[in-house]
Parts: sequence; C-alpha cells; structure tokens
Amino acid sequence: MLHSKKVPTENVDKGKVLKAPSNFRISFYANGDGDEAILKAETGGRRGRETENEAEQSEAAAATSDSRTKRVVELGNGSQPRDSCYVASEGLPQLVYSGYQPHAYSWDEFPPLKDILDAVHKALPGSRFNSLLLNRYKGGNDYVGWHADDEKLYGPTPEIASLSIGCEREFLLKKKPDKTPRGKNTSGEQPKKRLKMDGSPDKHSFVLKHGSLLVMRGYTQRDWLHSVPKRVKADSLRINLTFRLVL
Ligand SMILES: O=C(O)CCC(=O)C(=O)O
Ligand SMILES: [Fe+2]
Repeated sequence: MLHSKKVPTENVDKGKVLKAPSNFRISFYANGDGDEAILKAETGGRRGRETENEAEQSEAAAATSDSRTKRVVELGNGSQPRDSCYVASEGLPQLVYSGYQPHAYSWDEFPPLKDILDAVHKALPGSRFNSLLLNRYKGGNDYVGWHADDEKLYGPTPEIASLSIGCEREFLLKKKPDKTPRGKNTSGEQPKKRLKMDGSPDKHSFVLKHGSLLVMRGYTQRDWLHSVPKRVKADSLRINLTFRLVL
C-alpha cells in the first residue's frame, strides 16, 4: 500500500480523521515582531485522581516553573508567510527547503508531539515517520505557496501525513505542468489568482478541518504541486503538522 502505483489523485486520501488527543495542548505563538515563537507542548489532562481544580493549579504551576514545558523557538522564518518549526530524530541528514535550513529540535523536548506521532502511526498502519514540520497560520493572510515536498532526502515516493488543528483552510492540488523540471521546489510563492475548480482531474481542493489527517503518497510530490492559499475569511489560528520520513 505504501508503494502503491495507483494514480496520484487516488493516493491523496482525505478521508481519515484523527481525533485531536483530549489531553494535549500545544500553544504556538509569536513574540514581538514574529521572528520568535514559544512552542509550549504539555499534557493538559487530569492525572490520576486529580480534581479539575488541582489540575488547573498544577498546570499553572507547571507553566511557570517547569522549563521543560516551555521552549522559546527561533523560527528563522525570514520572509516565510507563516511560522514554522522542525522536529526530527537524531542523526538524520539536515533538511533544506526553499533556501531554509531549519534547526532540528529533538522529539524528546516535546513529549506530546511524540504522543501525536504514535497516534498517527496507529491511524496509518505500516507508516513510519521520523520528522515533523509544524506550520502556524496566524490568520487568513498566512499561507503556503505552490510547492512539492520533493526534497531528495524523502526519496522518490514519500508518504506525508498532514494533521490539521484549528481554523479550517482550503488545501489545493494541481498537476505540475509537463515542462516543470522535476525536483524544482517553488515553496513560498503566492498563487497569483484563485485556482478555478472547473472539475478538471488536474485540480483538486480539500477543506482541511480541525482534526483531519490528509495523506499524500506515491508520486504525488513528483507530479503535483500543493498550496494553502490566503483566505480572507480564515480569521483564526491554524496549526498544521506534516509528518515525514527522512530516509
Ligand atoms: O498547512 C498545510 O496544510 C500544508 C503544509 C505544507 O504543505 C508543508 O508544510 O509542506
Ligand atoms: Fe507541503
């Protein structure tokens, strides 16, 4: 199934919904001018017999006293029209995309992200991921331009699982023009005009709702581009987690 030779559109599987784990809370917010963010990943659920009140008190105490639950993250997002953060297993080749070389944070620094990774592995039997790119879209002006996640370190037919949390956004796919040189990454470019969804098999649109898990497989990255365009009406925060396997 992982190396299916089906046509790419059939490899884009939007049907699976992964329930957002009730005991996780991820806060990901910018400081000041937006070139820095605090990624706070903590278990927010009640532990054992803790009452709600005790849980609130211990959460508040943890938030102020436990530095392990709060990390200041240099986003290094330059001119990227969204904030991002990269988490990867030790010893993997360094990711470079669209001219960025993000710092690789360790899974051990964010235990709830490891738990989400486990849940994604369970939801997709046979899958294996060892890295994660988080994107934060503060509102409808944040976007990701047309690109393919076709970096060599993912191999020719990467499986990418994309979990969406928060504000729903439209996710577009369009077939690469035949002349596009294979391997070219165009991330960061804003689509010039709205993609006309005219029923063509070369264009697809998915609404990624809170808790949805979209999976791209096969030759999707080689043959297709995807984007999350600006949307005026998307007025609240969205966090997207894309799980990938660096070979
Ligand atoms: O936010 C999304 O749904 C897509 C993100 C994406 O394409 C990426 O991180 O490569
Ligand atoms: Fe992507």
